[in-house]
Amino acid sequence: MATNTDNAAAERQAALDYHEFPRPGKLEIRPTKPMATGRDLARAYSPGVAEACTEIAANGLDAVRYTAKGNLVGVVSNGTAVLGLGNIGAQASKPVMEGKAILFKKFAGLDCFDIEVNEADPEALADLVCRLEPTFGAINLEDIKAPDCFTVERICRERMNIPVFHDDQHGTAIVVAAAASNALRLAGKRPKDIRVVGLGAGAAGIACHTMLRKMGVPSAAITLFDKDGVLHDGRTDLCPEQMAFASARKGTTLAEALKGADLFLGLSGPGLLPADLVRSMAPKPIIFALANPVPEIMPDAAQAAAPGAMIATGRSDFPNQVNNVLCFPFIFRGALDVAARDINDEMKLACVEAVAALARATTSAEVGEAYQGEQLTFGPDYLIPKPFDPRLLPTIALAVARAAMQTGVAQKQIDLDEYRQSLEAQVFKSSLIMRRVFDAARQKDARIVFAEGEDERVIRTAQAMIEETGDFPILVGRPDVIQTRLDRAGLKIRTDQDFAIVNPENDPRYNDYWQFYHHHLERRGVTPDLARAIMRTNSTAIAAVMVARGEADSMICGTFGQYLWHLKYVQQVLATQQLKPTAALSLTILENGPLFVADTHINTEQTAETLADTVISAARHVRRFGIEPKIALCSGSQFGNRDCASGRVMRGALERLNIANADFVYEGEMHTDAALDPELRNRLFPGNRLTGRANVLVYANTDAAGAARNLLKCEAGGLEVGPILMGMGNKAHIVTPGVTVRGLLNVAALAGSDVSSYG
Ligand SMILES: NC(=O)C1=CN([C@@H]2O[C@H](COP(=O)(O)OP(=O)(O)OC[C@H]3O[C@@H](n4cnc5c(N)ncnc54)[C@H](OP(=O)(O)O)[C@@H]3O)[C@@H](O)[C@H]2O)C=CC1
Ligand SMILES: CC(=O)C(=O)O
Ligand SMILES: [Mg+2]
Repeated sequence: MATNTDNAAAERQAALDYHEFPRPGKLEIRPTKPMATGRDLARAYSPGVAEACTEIAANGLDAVRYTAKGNLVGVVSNGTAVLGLGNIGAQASKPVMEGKAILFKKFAGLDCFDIEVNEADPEALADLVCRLEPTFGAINLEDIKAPDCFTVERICRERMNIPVFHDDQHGTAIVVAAAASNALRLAGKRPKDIRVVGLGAGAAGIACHTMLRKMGVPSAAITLFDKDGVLHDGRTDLCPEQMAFASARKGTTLAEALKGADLFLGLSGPGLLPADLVRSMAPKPIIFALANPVPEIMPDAAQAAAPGAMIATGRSDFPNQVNNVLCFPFIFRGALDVAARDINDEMKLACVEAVAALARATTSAEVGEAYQGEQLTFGPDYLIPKPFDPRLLPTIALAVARAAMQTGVAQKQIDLDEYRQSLEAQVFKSSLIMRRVFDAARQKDARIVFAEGEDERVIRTAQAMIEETGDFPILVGRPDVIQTRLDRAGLKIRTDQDFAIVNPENDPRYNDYWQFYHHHLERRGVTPDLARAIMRTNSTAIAAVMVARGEADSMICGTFGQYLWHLKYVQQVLATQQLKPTAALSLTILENGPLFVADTHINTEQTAETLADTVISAARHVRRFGIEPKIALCSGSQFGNRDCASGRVMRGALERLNIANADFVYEGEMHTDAALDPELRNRLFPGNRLTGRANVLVYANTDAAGAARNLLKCEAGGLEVGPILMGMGNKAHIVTPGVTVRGLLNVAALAGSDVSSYG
């Protein structure tokens, strides 16, 4: 069994590897316009670029029209208070700022430059930031120590005409306020009746306590500490913002203050709250230990000291992650979309209420309907939403944009209904769509057998799967080979405890397996000798037998070899009257949103009947991702203009779907460009039933579908999920040799989620 020290060392190395490989850092810059021809060059740069410059020179607001400014945030730090690591300098803060940049992008589609500045003087730093206004739509100040951060933010807000938001202050305060109001609601306490003790009176601490006061906590009920002890009015080292909290008696100790206190708010440093002090707090206290990366007290220690406590940390590996990531991507999104000049108090309060209400709104009924697989319901372990909650973007950005328009800081008025719809659509443009599947996988303890258990990608997937879905991997392979590869990869999972092995060369179940296989196939030419040989050598057949015998819930194979070879054994062992492979569906997650392609592998040449079945299965599977299918039947023929084989098959399938009254949108036959380009399609056939871009492309043979899939995967920078084997009740999936660990993990998550929602 791996020790805690081993695990910590492996985790540390994994974090460093994440930053170093395959290329250093977490970001790159990509062009959004073509740059392929001399004409592109002439437009993008001299002479064409001058036209855009001239327009902006004449009208400054045109900068958001002709440049990326309107979607660009500057994350600025001088590295003086980096997480809880202290003043480690601007350069060492760069990983945090790059991290924020990718969160802005992934969660809210905002572009971001991280700017680390060697400037300790707050006024000089503010001056520098102000001079960056031409570049950015908004500024996120980050990890600048108190009290300097107050000066920098004040000067920037006064002088700049774009939103400036110090996230450690206001982002943290918003999330703390949301979590605290929900915790108080559960505890049946009112803000005006509670007593609060704060450790850390820096940027985050002062902003959070200011927000608690706005919620109704009396000033006198807040006792605040920093490194030099309690804040009291005899201290001469405090800035005005800290002085506003200096109401305690000189000499008050943390132990004295905590006696009977209802809420502890830690925004200081690691391990600073001793467990014995927690024991003296009011019954079932609220403990927010938010120092990063190590909290003031670990949740298990706090829970042991005060059973029934409601506990939050800033980390993602415990319940209740109170972290400003729940706020900053979305508040900036809302502010930029209405070209707000500022992020004012009303926008911040709208954000508090939106975050808090999201956690409260998650009732069991809604879980089943809209957030399949989510078991999180409002309670002590779910005070605030999770960062990957797809509702955050539409809900918070909308609330912020509305508040900006209502309070007159918005320079642009927008239709809020249309805005909500566009935000919802954005969520599904990213790999966040897989989150839903992972959440569903986490609800079910599935055993998944990997036929090629010796493959290093599979071994790495097993480790990732244990961490991400909690499912149990079974690897078919030789134990010594698997162990050597585990060691080589530095992975710590252990046989029997974390995963199981089936050794084809020597397994006690061998007799049971070959006899099962023989009985199952004795009338299809499989003799006992052949069954013995197959159960010794064919890992796909072994995995299928395990699923058939109920020893595994699902199997994954195909990391090498031919798809149809694997399919033969899957089908032989697992197909029944009800279960038969209908088609293979590939999902590629692209910049423009998800795109599904079928049938990439099963029906080499479709008939009208198999094609109609493929379309119906595809629609069912696409809905499982929370996406409404818009299916295009793609052919060389277009709305009956060519009498070719694929056109005839498509038209036949269309007729069958019409007769079956299919409850989803489908149309055909058409070229692939017409499927993806609504304008072109509407010119060709104005009465067609599709609206917008089709999200499922179905072809008449596997050559065409396979080619479309491979082009998307290789040339369009898409992340593939699948292929998903449809029709087999989620009992088997066959990947292809190019699969990556991330791809395998995605398929494992699909395989490990509830079969009843999957056919
Ligand atoms: N979960 C979240 O979303 C967020 C968490 N944080 C965390 O909060 C902490 C503070 O960040 P920030 O406010 O930006 O930093 P600052 O440097 O502005 O403030 C740090 C505060 O903690 C106090 N402090 C440090 N060590 C001790 C100690 N041993 N005993 C008592 N007080 C101490 C400092 O006191 P003094 O002034 O005397 O040095 C200061 O008041 C960090 O750990 C950070 O990671 C911050 C933002 C968001
Ligand atoms: C989360 C964050 O901003 C911090 O710890 O500084
Ligand atoms: Mg920070």
